Amino acid sequence: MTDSLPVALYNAAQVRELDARLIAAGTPGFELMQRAAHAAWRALRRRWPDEESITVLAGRGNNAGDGYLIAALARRAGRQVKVVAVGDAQQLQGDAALARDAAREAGVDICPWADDVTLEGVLVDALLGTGLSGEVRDPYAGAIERINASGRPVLAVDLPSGLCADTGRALGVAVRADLTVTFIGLKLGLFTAQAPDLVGELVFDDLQADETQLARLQAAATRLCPASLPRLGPRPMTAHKGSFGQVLVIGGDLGTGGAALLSAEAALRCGAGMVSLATRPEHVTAALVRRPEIMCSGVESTYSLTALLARADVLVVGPGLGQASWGRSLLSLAPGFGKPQVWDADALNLLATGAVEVPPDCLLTPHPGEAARLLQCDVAEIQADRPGAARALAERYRCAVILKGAGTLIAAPDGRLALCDRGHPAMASAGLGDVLAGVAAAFLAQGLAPYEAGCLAVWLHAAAGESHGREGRGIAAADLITTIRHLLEEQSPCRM
Ligand SMILES: NC(=O)C1=CN([C@@H]2O[C@H](COP(=O)(O)OP(=O)(O)OC[C@H]3O[C@@H](n4cnc5c(N)ncnc54)[C@H](O)[C@@H]3O)[C@@H](O)[C@H]2O)[C@H](O)CC1
Ligand SMILES: [K+]
Repeated sequence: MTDSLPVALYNAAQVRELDARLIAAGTPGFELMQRAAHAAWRALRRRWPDEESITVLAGRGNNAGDGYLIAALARRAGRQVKVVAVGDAQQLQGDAALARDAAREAGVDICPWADDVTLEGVLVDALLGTGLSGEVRDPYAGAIERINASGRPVLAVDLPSGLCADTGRALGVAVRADLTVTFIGLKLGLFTAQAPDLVGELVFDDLQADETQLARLQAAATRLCPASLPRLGPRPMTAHKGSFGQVLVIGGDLGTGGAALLSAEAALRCGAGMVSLATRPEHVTAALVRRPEIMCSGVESTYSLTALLARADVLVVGPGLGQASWGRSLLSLAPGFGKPQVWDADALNLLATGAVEVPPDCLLTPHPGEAARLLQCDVAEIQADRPGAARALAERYRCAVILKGAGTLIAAPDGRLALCDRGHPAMASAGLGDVLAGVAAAFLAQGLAPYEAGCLAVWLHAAAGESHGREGRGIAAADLITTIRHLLEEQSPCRM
């Protein structure tokens, strides 16, 4: 559970700027390094209280400096400590050189890296931190591979070495840590792309950084948590179903009718005043049996859709829509709708083909594959820089964008970026994207703007999925909707 972590997320350049500002404001860099080492040493003792020996793998920058000071603290506490210097320890400069000398004075054994060096006890990864640039080069790459193959518990200092602080991508190889202790400012790359598989338990220490120094820096992104989430206002007693908008869901071609129904059900359960569903006539009976509250219409052409659109306040188009002529023709009416809308699934795939234009200020909900099609690139490029991809989509389509996947991101055309660090691998299952689209539409219908609706929907959806995933159950979409509803009530109670 990471709800106690700060909300502001920074990139590497910003954290380096924070370091520089703290130093310029009178806190020596070596003092910051000592505080970092104490924070890491506390976390190590808490996590592995009985491990007698510690092996620090140190590079040549200030990340290494942290490692040398951790070694000195451990040695003074009576542990068996060894520093393996990857890269010539004599080449250390500045604070890192002072840290190396402090380790020597504490009686720490410093030995050079060799392919057959023995790695004992808890491994402390002090190879690379925010100074990483480009793919990891040898001998660091070899050292990282040895760490990952060792089967030993690993504490990563500031970042798992090889992990890009800005994007969460492993640059060639990266350390898989059991525990990462990060300092001064949370890095965006600790939460997205490959990071969830590399960071392990995350501990943050601000190194007593001056709040005003932190506040002056525009964070790269906002971490979604109960404290930072948008809220729906309480409902007046005089409320009626018209007060909370009518959502129209368009989708569900033959064979994928359930997708549109799940979106409609999610919109209904998350507070839309009324929900109508435009789908294939073949699906109407089943929809009415399952959810009689949903006004379900069978539509064969755009003609029968016009009246439904006129009555709707919010549109969700795409779940189970397909890309055949039926789906294409229904989608063709969306650009003229003129009110808030969510474009999901096949609406995005048709958008990517140029078959239709999306109006500004919609909410797009691509997974990485759909994002790649929308940006005409490979999925690998999307995952290589998820924050950049989310921003590029928002800018290109002038819409709010939910870029789904581990560490889901929400981007606004005005540059705002939010990250959701909740979720679970079990969420990679059918129907959950349809639910997310419906939940977001419900919040549009209750007055949230696209970016805010996306943030609230993503966090509730991920927190609900996490709770189901942790219980080891496969996640049934309908169960997820119920849990989302309960979390919503906690987050934005209907009545104060
Ligand atoms: N006062 C402070 O700045 C504090 C910093 N903290 C720690 O310092 C690191 C950032 O240190 P920095 O010296 O800027 O960089 P690194 O130690 O991360 O690495 C630089 C080191 O690595 C080599 N290198 C860079 N890229 C590659 C690559 N692709 N392959 C191989 N080698 C590479 C480069 O040549 C340098 O030698 C920060 O993360 C904190 O851990 C303190 O914690 C707080 C005070
Ligand atoms: K590291």
